[in-house]
Formats: sequence, C-alpha cells, structure tokens
Amino acid sequence: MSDEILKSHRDAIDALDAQILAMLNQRAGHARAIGELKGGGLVYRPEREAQVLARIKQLNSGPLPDESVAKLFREIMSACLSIERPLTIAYLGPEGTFSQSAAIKQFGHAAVTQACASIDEAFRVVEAGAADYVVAPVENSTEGAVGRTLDLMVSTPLKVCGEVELRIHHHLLRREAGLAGIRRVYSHAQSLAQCHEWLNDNLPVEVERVSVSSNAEAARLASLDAHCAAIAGDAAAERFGLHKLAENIEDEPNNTTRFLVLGYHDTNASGRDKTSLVMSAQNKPGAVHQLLSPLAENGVSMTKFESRPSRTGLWEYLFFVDIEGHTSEARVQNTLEALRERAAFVKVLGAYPVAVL
Ligand SMILES: C=C(O[C@@H]1C=C(C(=O)O)C=C[C@H]1O)C(=O)O
Repeated sequence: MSDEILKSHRDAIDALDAQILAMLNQRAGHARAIGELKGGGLVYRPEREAQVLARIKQLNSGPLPDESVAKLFREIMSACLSIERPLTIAYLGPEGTFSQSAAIKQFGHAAVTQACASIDEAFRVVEAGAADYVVAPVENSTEGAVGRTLDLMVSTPLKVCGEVELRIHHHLLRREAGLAGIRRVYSHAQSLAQCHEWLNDNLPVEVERVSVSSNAEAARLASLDAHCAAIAGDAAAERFGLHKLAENIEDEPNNTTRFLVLGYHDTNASGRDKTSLVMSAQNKPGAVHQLLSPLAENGVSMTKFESRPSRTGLWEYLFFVDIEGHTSEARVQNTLEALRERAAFVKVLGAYPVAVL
C-alpha cells in the first residue's frame, strides 16, 4: 500500500469523524431538550430504545455487522440519556460479574453500576429509591431458573421493564501464563458445573475444584495466589488483570443467561413486547391445563412456563408465565381477565420490549 493512498483514507476518516462528532452532539442536544420536556419525570424509555435499536439494525447495509452498529448505538443512547440524568443500576456484585455485564449491555457504559451483596439487596436498593433499576438473573439455558429472583418478583412493587440475554463464556484465568503448577480452581458452583467436562479433560485429577460465591470472587482469589486459577468471564479477567489460559471452556456452546430489568414504572408498547405473569393454581387434576386455556383461546403464545413451590402452603404451586404481547393489547387484556377468573392469584410482573441486542 502506498503512503499516499493510506494518507487519503486517513484524511477521509478524519473528516468523517468530525462530522460524526458534530452529529452526535446534535443528537445529544435533542435528548437534552426531550429531558427538559420530561420535566424531571421518567427519563429512561426502554420501548423507545428498543425501537431505535431495531430500526438501526434494519437500516444497516454494512459492511459493519448489524450487531456492531446496534452496540455503537446502545452506547450513543447511553451517553445521551446520561445528560438528561445519569441512571444507577443495582446488580449482584462484586464488580466483574455477569450481572454487571448484563447491566452494561442494557444501559451502556454511561450508567453507574452499583454492586450489591445479594439479589435481595439489589431489589431492596431500588425499592428504597437508592438506585433506579435492578438487573437480576432469571434463568440459564443449562442450569435452569434462578429461584431467588422468581421469589422476589412475587412480592416486589417493582415492574419488569426489560430483558437482557447474555451469552455466557467462561475462561480459565490465572496470574501466571501457563497451566503448570495449578493446585486449585475457584468458581461459582454453576460455572464449575458448566465447565465440568473441560476440567475433566484438561486438568489433572488432583487439581481441587472449590466453589465460591461468584465468578468475580473466584477471579479475585486467583489474583492473590500463583497456584490458583479461576473460571470466570471477560469482565472478571479484565478487572483482576488475569491471563486467559483457555477461552470459552463451557461444555454447552449456547450457554445463555436471561436477566430481567425492574424499576418503579410501567413501560409503553414498543411493537414487539412480552408480558410476564405469576399465578397460582389449585392442586387438583387438570388445574394447570384449565388455567392456561385462555391463552390459546385468545391466540396468545407462551414463551416461558416455570413452576415453583409457593411459600404459603404445602403442595401449592406458583407458575411464572411469559406471553407474547403487551398489556395495552386487547388479546392480552382478554387473556388476563380470563386468567383472573380462574386463578386464585394473578400478578402482572410487567410488560416490556423483547430483547433487541
Ligand atoms: C431521548 C430520549 O430519552 C432516552 C434516550 C434515548 C435516545 O438516546 O435515543 C431514547 C430513550 C430514552 O431512554 C427519549 O425519550 O426519546
């Protein structure tokens, strides 16, 4: 490549960067004006953000992939929103957990993330008004439901206003560069289970597997001891400055965790929405079938069904159900009405846009 051609491309990039910068600030000016119209009220509008991202993906003609442009616009909206008012997002800490990555995936890097010691605390902080939203894990594709989050959703006054899907990649991390001399591997029990076969195949049997409270905690412990390694994700590797000895060591390649975002408000329809409900059924034959028949009658699809023992009575079950559509749609309203007639208890946990990223 000749120096002159290289220079002409770099000059073109410099000129475009100046234009992009001016346009970004114009965009921020509109966001600020919208912020003033909101008059100190609700600034975060998940339905609008979902529409912006979906439109960008649709408009994109490359060569940048849809995912890359959507991620860039995620950050642009995050920066624009933060000049209206910066948001604080509570998550299950410490720093470097997948919950923190999910919070950043949904709100971008301009949001302030606040690490909490437990999922309970993350809910409480938002319920008390000390943070704006909580991002909590609700299910993993290999390990199933996160029971504590489901339990907390039954009684919280907070509403679900979004969902985040995060591909979970685990790496073997260590302070030193090679595999030799590892005596112990730390990780959360779920992650040890998700990498069980890789560990069997790649580490000597005498290497001890120790479960700890989170992957970020595992990475912290490994950063303190040359004979220890950790299984954790990219964020924890970066946070504790560890080498990645082996990447993507999860046994199940599509390992994904779904998180829910909860805050103190309802969300308008975006055009592609889900509604999450919890309800109880009596413990008698056919009760669940009878309970769910209004869905089919109203042409509403169910995207999730999870049962969990209720804490109020022996052998009573709660059913966590996600349906397609928004509570402002007639078919969803009719379904809810019929469900309320049949179930002893129905709570709408929230209606929110389907994850775009
Ligand atoms: C600008 C707005 O406020 C926020 C920022 C958005 C953006 O940058 O596009 C979109 C939705 C809101 O979360 C808005 O409500 O339109």
